[in-house]
Amino acid sequence: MAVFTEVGFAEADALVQRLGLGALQSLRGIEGGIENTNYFATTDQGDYVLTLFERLSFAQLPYYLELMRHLAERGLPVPAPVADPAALPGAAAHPLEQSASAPCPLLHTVAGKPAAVVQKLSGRSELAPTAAHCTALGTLLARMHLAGRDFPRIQPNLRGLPWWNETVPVVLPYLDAHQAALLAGELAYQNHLAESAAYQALPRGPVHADLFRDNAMFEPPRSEGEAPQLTGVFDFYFAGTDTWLFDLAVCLNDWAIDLPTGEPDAARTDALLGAYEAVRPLGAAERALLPGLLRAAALRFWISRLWDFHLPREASMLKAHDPAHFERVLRHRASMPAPRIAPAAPLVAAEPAATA
Ligand SMILES: Nc1ncnc2c1ncn2[C@@H]1O[C@H](COP(=O)(O)OP(=O)(O)O)[C@@H](O)[C@H]1O
Ligand SMILES: N[C@@H](CCOP(=O)(O)O)C(=O)O
Repeated sequence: MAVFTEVGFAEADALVQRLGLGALQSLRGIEGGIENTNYFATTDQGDYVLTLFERLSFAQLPYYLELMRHLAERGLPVPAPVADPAALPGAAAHPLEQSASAPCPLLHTVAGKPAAVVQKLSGRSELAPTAAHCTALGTLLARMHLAGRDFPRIQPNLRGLPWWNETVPVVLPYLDAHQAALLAGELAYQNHLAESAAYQALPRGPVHADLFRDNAMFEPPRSEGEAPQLTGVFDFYFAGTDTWLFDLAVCLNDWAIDLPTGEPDAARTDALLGAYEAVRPLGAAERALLPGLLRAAALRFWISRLWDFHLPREASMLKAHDPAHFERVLRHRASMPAPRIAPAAPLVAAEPAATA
């Protein structure tokens, strides 16, 4: 769990009352997560999650909170952030109709930090998913991609290629020569891939970008033979505008990987991919670039885990994730045949030489 900032009962109570959620009955720091401070807040009206954002700014947060609201409004099982009625502008019917610079009613302040309150999902995370769980996740992921097409805000994935280029030199000194060669070589490959015309033409939109098995909740099947019920997905705070294929690769690298070895699991891969494609079939270019994006997704989490592990932040409850896992996943992914990458066409055709 992570609690980086302690929240007093009285301050949390004042917030939930202001949001019209009733009186606070209990406030409990959550074990799980590594990025933000999270509490379960139970009021006389229901169960909620209070998140204090430790790195994201007031300016960056409306993208994530409004994305969650957008998806929830389209019937996806995503917890809707609770708006402050006092911050809702009288005339504007909907926060998405406000200008990007208007205050966001879904964003609050607690202990001086940006904060949000979302509904608590029922169920629990399935940390040993079967093909049936992967099927449910694949279907939901494709539906989320399609439902995000009309989301009006654009914000880059803040843990994308520029962040990898910035962070790799910071973590390299902690690695042995063998690891450093893998990390630097993969980063060079990903820079090359990102410059290609095929990569630049990939379909994109708002993506979750961290939809691991611990960011989804399931209820067990009600009867034998029934599929597990995916009750929702949460933790959109690494989301951003990026390729749908990267999001799919992040999911495959967690849901369809054997944790002890880092090897892909064929049955779970087929289930996740098959369910995704039943809703949104991949294009030919996406199919060709999937191996490269699986490497990208492994690299992304190897870098962030190295960074969190070797440069930890102060927290009263924090359990860093194991970086070696994604080193193993990357080695497996990089041992597969790599896609051929054609360089990007110049954006502007060269001017013909002037004639005298
Ligand atoms: N909406 C929610 N419903 C139920 N549990 C949640 C919800 N949001 C967070 N949690 C719980 O809090 C834990 C940490 O949340 P998470 O968003 O992963 O943290 P972080 O922001 O640090 O990544 C989760 O593992 C889960 O148990
Ligand atoms: N899913 C990432 C890091 C973010 O973890 P979370 O528990 O805060 O969602 C990883 O496993 O490295």
